[in-house]
Amino acid sequence: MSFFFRRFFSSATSPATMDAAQKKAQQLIDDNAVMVFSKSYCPYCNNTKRLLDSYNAKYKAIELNQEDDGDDIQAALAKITGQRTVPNIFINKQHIGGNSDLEAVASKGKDGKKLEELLKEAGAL
Ligand SMILES: N[C@@H](CCC(=O)N[C@@H](CS)C(=O)NCC(=O)O)C(=O)O
Repeated sequence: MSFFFRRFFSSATSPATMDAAQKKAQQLIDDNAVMVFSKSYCPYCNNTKRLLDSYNAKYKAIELNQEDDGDDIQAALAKITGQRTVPNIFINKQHIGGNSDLEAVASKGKDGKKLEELLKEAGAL
């Protein structure tokens, strides 16, 4: 029984760790015209990067599977956006969603604006 409690509590993320991850995620979103939370092996993430590259957009991507606090950042993003999957994309601090959402913006626009316009407004072009 004590083994169970030790294991359960040692693997739980502390509120301080969660707070730090949330601050880090928010800082990345605030500091970058386009922010992509990614995983290096994720095909949807690769599609997102390819799509942004096709616009010659400047973006910052971090590969959560290669970061020590990647799981905590992913959990923080789930808290901030309600989305647990990657890619998790932000343009001009606005949450876009995942790759399918970015593709939808590329084909239909968002709030009457084309993706190119959103990228220009963000300073990514
Ligand atoms: N419909 C989503 C699919 C994204 C997706 O399924 N991503 C996988 C990785 S390829 C994921 O986040 N799995 C859960 C995880 O890695 O924690 C999109 O277009 O972005």
